[in-house]
Amino acid sequence: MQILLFLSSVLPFIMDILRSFLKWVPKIYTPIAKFATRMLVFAVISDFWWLVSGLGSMSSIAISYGENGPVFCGLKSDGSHLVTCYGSNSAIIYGSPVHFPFLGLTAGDGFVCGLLMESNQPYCWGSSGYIQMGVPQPMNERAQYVEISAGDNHLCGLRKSLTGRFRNTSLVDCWGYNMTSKHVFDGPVRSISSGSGFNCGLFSQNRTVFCWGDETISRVISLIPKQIRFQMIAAGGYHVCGIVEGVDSRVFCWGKSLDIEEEISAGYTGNGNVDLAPKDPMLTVVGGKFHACGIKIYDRGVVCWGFHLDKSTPAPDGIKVYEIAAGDYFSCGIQADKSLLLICWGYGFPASLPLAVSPGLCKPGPCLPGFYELNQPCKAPNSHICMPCHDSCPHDVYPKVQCTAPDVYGQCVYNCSTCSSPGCSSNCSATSDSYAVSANKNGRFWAIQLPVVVAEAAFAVFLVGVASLTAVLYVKYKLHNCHYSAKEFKSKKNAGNGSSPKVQPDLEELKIRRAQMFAYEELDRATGGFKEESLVGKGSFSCVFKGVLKDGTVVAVKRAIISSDMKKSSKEFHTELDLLSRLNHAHLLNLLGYCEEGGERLLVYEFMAHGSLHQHLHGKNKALEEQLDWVRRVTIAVQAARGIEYLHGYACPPVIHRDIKSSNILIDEEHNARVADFGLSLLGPADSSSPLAELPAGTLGYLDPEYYRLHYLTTKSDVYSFGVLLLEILSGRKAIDMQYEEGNIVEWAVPLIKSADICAILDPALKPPSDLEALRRIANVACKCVRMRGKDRPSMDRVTTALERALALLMGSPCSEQPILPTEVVLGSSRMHKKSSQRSSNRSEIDIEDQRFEFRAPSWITFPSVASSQRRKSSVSDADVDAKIPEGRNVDSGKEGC
Ligand SMILES: Nc1ncnc2c1ncn2[C@@H]1O[C@H](COP(=O)(O)OP(=O)(O)OP(=O)(O)O)[C@@H](O)[C@H]1O
Repeated sequence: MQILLFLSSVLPFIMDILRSFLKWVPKIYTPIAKFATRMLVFAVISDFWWLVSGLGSMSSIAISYGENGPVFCGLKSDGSHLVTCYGSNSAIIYGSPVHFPFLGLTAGDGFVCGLLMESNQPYCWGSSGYIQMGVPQPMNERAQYVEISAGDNHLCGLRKSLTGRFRNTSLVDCWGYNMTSKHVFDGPVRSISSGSGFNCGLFSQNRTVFCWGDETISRVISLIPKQIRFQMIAAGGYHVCGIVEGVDSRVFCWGKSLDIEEEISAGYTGNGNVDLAPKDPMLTVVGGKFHACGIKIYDRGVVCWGFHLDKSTPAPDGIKVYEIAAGDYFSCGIQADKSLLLICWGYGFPASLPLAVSPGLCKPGPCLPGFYELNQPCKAPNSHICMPCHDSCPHDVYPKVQCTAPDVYGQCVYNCSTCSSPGCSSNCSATSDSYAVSANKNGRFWAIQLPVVVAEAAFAVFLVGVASLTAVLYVKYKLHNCHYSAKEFKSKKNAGNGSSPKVQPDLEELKIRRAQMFAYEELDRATGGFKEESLVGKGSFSCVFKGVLKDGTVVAVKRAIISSDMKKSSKEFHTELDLLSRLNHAHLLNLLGYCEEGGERLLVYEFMAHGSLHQHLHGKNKALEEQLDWVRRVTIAVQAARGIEYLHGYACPPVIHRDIKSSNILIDEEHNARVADFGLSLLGPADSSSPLAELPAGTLGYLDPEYYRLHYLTTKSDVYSFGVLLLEILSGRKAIDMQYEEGNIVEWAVPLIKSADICAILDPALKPPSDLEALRRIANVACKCVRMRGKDRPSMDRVTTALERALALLMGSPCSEQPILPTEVVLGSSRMHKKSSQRSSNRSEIDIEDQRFEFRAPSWITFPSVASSQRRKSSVSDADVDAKIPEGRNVDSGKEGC
């Protein structure tokens, strides 16, 4: 199983390497005869790079996407270069600077930026947690830009060419998530394009691509096709597509997000398909999150490839477009007719928009050869929108380079290398001379490229070898780790025998118990025919009923709502079964059995007599909320933290829960917390630096912004959700509660905590404790958990330790600084001895303190199977997590009351 799991994760990487190698071969073995014609068409297109529009490139149109809804913005069709927007993100719609003329637009997650005509500086509107709206800061007042380009959470600007001795140097300034800095490149840069956390540029002289930024998910940097020269490039989510120089004008894409069908199909949005990049010659391409689209040279029709959801509408057939732009899961194009209206396709946006926008940018002076003047007004005198000449050439035919008229009919010539009609063949036989010239040229081309092909092949073989070796070593390592865990489990079991009634049951016993398959009839009987009165709760995918089995055991039966998307619910059902049968911790909810009959799917759990934490905190019964006093609340937080810590650090392989929230923290008869609902869990990467590229799933208000925006899923995403849960426990407010002016708990509570106003966030239903220090510490931990960047958040083991200390303090322990170590105290675990002997050579003050056990937990604290002393080291220190001083300003002491 371990091997299979691991192989399933490394195989895509190996396949990617092979795929990119295989993609190379046909590109280099291009038929000789195409060479000359390639050069002709390239000459037309290469001067039109600025028409590119995508997730990140500048154009007359741009699409913003994200949590607050999609928005389309474009420059008005009256030639004024003023912006007009349409969509559901009110921050963008109402924030649009309608009086500023722009040179071009670009957009990211929740924001749009334009290049101001007057100052040649970017100006952004909408909202972003990473980029300052207005003119992004820091900004050099004198800096002028020729192009701007937005990724999900950042913006980059290419500065105007430098002069003098720096004329061969290019400057790119970036602002936003992990990006704010200045980049200097050797050589003039023609254009830039930004994706999710990375950027690419195209050098003017040799037309090769360079990229920079984060490539953990996309690998766009390591996969750059160094030998290919491009006419233009467009970055998408985690990929880049470019149009290769030459008459083919073929698209070449690299990176990850265009062929991630496995990960995508597991996402909450359901199933979809992945199409390969087309072979048609392209005029322009744009990149969406997981797809790309292009305009075909021959007929200006649109073609899209990469991932598309089943619900997506296809790209319009038989409609010509002037220009396209991509959002996350959809794209829009400007119809190539007088109306200049917009059509959109894909998922999540209307099919047509009541907007007419400019198909290009007005430029001063007459159109260059190879372009014709579009009959559209431009406000600035002597300005025109120039379009390339190959607009109307039918299939099999390409346009002549030199065109001066707006209408190019009669100026098209056959492409002799791809003749498929008698007209083409007879025409081409008359021009065989030029064919010979091109063959000659291509012979030279081939002589240069052959050694490159051989070197590439050798390199690919080498890479596959290294990847396989790494895979074998990694599998061995993981297996070793898992064997160790099993051993540890046994020793834990032995150590616990007879010591405590809370010791986990025998593994075999668990397996038998967990594998129990129930007949539908039995569960039907147990719940009284799933009658309304037995219903104890409802989730998005299930209803939960209380039932009593034949032997008198009280159980909770979770019945999956029969969905039209059975594949998905089946997957979730089996994920949950698989996970739960492998997990074993006092603070995780035990699965007792399951039933799968016909369309019915049922899971049988231990019944949690006190329902969920959500019911206690936010239920109609106010007495329940009051019942949960501060000590109980903090104990529940500690126990839930222990359960999650087990998932992250001790389950093998590690598990990311992905849906930590108060309705998934259940409370048993003895008021112990149990973490429930692994329906959304994933077998996560052990190494937090290897994120899973999957569509975000989870619950609004608890969703880690990094995961939501960047699809960057690590254990720190659970830490974020846990931080929200802590704020909920402290304040008694829901994660999102629109009855308050500031409905988002994080936005509301964090500033108050940072300004040391702890009383302002405490649940008014409870009397504040006389000493606020413990709650202050917890609030401070919560603030750290909800930090924007995952790497700045503490790991769960640190959070647990800090909470345990706070609990000790709250209960008036004489040694408030030391962690509670109930497992060692009660079970007398041998691990403690191992730990103390390991530490004997290097004992710090904290280590020594760790070994005093003056605190005793109350009887209703269930002793965990993971102790603070075993916890792994993490990058954020104890002191950082457990700091008594709020992040914002210093506070003398926590002794005062509210
Ligand atoms: N084992 C159990 N014992 C008692 N009550 C339970 C049990 N499991 C779930 N419940 C109740 O049923 C509710 C619904 O649970 P379920 O796991 O189906 O959905 P959820 O986690 O609340 O929401 P979602 O599925 O949208 O994430 C819970 O909030 C809880 O109140």
